[in-house]
Amino acid sequence: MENMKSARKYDTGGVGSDLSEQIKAATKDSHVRAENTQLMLSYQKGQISLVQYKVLLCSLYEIYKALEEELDRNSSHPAVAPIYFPQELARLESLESDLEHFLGSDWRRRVIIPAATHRYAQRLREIGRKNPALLVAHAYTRYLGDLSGGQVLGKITQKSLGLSSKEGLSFFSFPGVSSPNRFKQLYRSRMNGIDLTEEGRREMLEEAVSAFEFNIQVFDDLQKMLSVTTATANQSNVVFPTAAHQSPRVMQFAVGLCVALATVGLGMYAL
Ligand code: HEM
Repeated sequence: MENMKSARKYDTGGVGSDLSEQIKAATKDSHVRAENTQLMLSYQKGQISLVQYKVLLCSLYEIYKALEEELDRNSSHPAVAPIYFPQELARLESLESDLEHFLGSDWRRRVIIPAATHRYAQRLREIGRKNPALLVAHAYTRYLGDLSGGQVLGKITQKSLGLSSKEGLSFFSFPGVSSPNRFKQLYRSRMNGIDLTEEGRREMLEEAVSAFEFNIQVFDDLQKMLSVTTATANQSNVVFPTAAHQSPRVMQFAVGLCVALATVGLGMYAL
């Protein structure tokens, strides 16, 4: 029964048997949800701020570090080898240079890793160890996204931040890919050649949906963090009730909240 439910959930009826078509169909709704996160909406309105871009770069750095280390380590795995294109796609070095540009030479000390980003990176490392075939779902979600909507986002970033050169924007540029559309076609045909059991295919589609979910959580988390720190900065006259009126649990919560805000705040202002 459970299997039937799962099969129905990822029933890509009418789409054909190609993994590339099925994965696109299975993640269609998730893509719409990702596009409609606050962060992506700000992007589409051309309202991305420098601080938003810096925290996004920090998260992307952590995500690609995990993704690319796991792809490298599993590069000869039969499912990973066909979609392993480090020359054309690897983003880690670009992210390092963008972070250095915006945060300075001591950027490694200043990178902040929000909780949802950490969870995403942990998932990537876990599947790299336990089920490397599923890295395909994550590589698809990130790299094909970067080669699609990501290209427009690069132009919007440059315009929104008023950057006169491409400096700090190397994440969006793929010098090894002369035609993103042709490259995406090649990537899809490589995905379609991967030998998968029915169970393996179902897991792959599920993992792709969860890859989008991880991204959505990362964006929501960043947005929340930014609004908390903005609110804290704007409310330096917040008055906490005096200790005499507080139960120990309320005090514990208040102290915890202050420490959490201060920690996030310090990390953010360091950016
Ligand atoms: C402002 C936000 C976004 C916009 C405007 C956008 C736009 C687009 C566009 C125009 C395409 C090409 C569709 C096609 O060729 O049929 C695309 C494809 C894609 N996008 Fe996005 N996107 C956004 C965010 C995202 C995010 C956050 C992710 C995942 C993290 C993502 C993942 C993908 C993937 C994997 C594809 C390839 C689909 C396929 O051909 O199989 N996108 N996107």
